[in-house]
Amino acid sequence: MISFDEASAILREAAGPLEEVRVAIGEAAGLRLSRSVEARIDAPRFDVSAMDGYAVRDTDLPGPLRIVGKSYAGSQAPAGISQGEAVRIFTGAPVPEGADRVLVQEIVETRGEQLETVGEYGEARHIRARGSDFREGETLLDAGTRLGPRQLVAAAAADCAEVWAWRAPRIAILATGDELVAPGTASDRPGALPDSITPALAEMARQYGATIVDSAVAPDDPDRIEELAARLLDRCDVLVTIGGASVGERDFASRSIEGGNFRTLFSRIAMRPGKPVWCAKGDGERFVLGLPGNPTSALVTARLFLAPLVTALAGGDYDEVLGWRELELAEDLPAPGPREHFGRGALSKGNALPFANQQSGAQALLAKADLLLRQTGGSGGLSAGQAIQALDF
Ligand SMILES: Nc1nc2c(c(=O)[nH]1)N[C@H]1C(S)=C(S)[C@@H](COP(=O)(O)OP(=O)(O)OC[C@H]3O[C@@H](n4cnc5c(N)ncnc54)[C@H](O)[C@@H]3O)O[C@H]1N2
Ligand code: MOO
Repeated sequence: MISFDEASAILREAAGPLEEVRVAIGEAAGLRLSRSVEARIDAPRFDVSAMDGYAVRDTDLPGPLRIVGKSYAGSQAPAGISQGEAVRIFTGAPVPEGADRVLVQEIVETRGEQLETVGEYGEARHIRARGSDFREGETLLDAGTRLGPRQLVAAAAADCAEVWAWRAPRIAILATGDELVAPGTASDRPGALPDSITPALAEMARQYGATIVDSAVAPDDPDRIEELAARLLDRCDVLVTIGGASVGERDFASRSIEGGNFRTLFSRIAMRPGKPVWCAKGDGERFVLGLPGNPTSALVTARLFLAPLVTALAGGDYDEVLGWRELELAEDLPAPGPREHFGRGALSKGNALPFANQQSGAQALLAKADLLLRQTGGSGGLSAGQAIQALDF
């Protein structure tokens, strides 16, 4: 068995970004930029008003002034103003030449073309200068940036119809086990078990930048597993299998898929949970990641291997999603045993609270497990107040 760090190093080395694609901005959410985004225009494009009111010359105040025109957002720049003149102006509208202040409409009174100030106008000039947000040619987003809602604002404001990005990895999920049925159909079938892992893996993969193309449940029949795996592999970059990873008589998944054009990267790791996890790489950047069937084992190994694999294929840094940090233990933690332990716990008042139940088949408790808590295999127990390596789960 190899260590978790050795397995991670192998997968990190094997996984790089997929192809670069040109994507319409409306389709680019969640992708990572393969090239930076440069502004094609200034923002603002000219000096604009930050308020609804009147554009004036500061030296003419307090007035009275004569209103000589109007300026709306999207309209052509109005004619310039001279001494004693003002222009009715709205937020985002171009400021006329000569004006250097906007009076908010709340502090003026108008009668026909006549304007008088009736309140304090203070320090703020309420003018956003041309290019004060960004300049044409300026880099607004660096290559590698993932496009979330805030980054999409910058990309669209740069006046880009399309961006260059790394293609999202396509993931397919194959759960294996005669006992598995769709959630909602187990209660009246003796021995049946809801497939509780597929929806969770799909969501996790999505969160890290993947597209889910398909999923299937296979019985413990090697021919069926092989057939379904081949069908799914035709359409995806990463096939994630669930179950059938250990040594049980019916644990066919690993044996069915490992042949063919796939080369095993690792199989069996000295970690708990997750000992049976395995990974193979095929031609053309295709991966099969075999996760154990115990639900907690599956989710822990997905967080530790699938999340960074998806991130790396999507153009990110493999280690970026493995941000271990030191937390203080809220309670004592027993010794982990010989394998490296990735225990579950919750964040409690800024500290790590380890769970007493560390069964790898647990499902209910996963809903409360914010943290993975890492202990080196063979190390001793830890006391409340001592430091522990923690990862957001
Ligand atoms: N003799 C040994 N037995 C086991 C070993 C071992 O080394 N020697 N390893 C144990 C470890 S560690 C794990 S983890 C489990 C995982 O084994 P498999 O990956 O082969 O998983 P299965 O046997 O198919 O299933 C285990 C368990 O999980 C349930 N399961 C499976 N898929 C799902 C799903 N999609 N949704 C919900 N539950 C699922 C399945 O019904 C079983 O109860 O093996 C140990 N055994
Ligand atoms: O390693 Mo298994 O994943 O403990 O339960």
